[in-house]
Amino acid sequence: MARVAVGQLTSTASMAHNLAQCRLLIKKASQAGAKALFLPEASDYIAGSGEETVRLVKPVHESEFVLGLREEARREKLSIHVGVHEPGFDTQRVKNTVLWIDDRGEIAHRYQKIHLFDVDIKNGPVLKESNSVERGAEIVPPFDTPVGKVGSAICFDLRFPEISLALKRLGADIITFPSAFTVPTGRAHWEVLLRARAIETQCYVIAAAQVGRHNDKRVSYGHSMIVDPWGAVVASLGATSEEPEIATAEIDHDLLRKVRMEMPLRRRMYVLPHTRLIYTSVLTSV
Ligand SMILES: O=C(O)CNC(=O)[C@H](CS)NC(=O)CCC(=O)C(=O)O
Repeated sequence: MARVAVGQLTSTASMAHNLAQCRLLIKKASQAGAKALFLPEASDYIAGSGEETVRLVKPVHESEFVLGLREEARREKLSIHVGVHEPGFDTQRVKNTVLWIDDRGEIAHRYQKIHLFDVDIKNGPVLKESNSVERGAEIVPPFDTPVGKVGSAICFDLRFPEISLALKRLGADIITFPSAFTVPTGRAHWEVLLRARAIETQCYVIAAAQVGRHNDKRVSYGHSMIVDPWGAVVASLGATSEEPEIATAEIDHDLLRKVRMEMPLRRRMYVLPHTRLIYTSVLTSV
């Protein structure tokens, strides 16, 4: 058993403000006995426009936000998984990444968001993330941590189950979706997608989310949660928060083994009677 925490906050365009909020979350996670804290997408800042997003970006070694989290991780002996922006290949765009900061304060792993949120929904959100964000191209193999093997995906990646299935095939115990979901899409899809990813991969799903009003244009859905490999929501937060909040859960490796043994989902054969062809699951080719 290893305890983990999800943290929920409202990031603004001020990195100093956001760092202060995250320091509070770190203190709470540490006091709750968590070994790792999972923070939302774009915890370092949420800007009012794509141009501002690009203007605010700093490399990790110059970012007071990342340097501050590294110092806290070392001091509290707590691992931190956190969504940030990093400079892109050119100056037009940034990377939307998630970092694993280990309990010595070192950046041990990073994943760059593959699926960018380009939507134009009538009476709903109109966002074109690819204007200011460079697309990632690699699924990062799950890495060992004190709480289990962690496979990272970010926010809109949640809607592309192939990533989660690939991470599961590569050995993940935990799949993460640090997010900043919009309110209308969150209300319609957030919980059902997270639970589906947990059920089909038989992994824990940890989804730390931005909540509330960031600026005059953006509001996030909140409802951070942890789902167990049977699909039960074992920790959750609400839609608003006066101050940054955490929720905790135990990662139970016996439960992971039990669920996977009782209902094996790997290497199944599919017989399509009308074609008389036998396909192995697409998952075996990942
Ligand atoms: O802009 C930043 O700095 C941080 N990034 C985000 O907030 C991203 C891109 S706009 N949000 C999402 O992907 C929401 C997905 C979503 O809401 C859905 O899939 O329904």
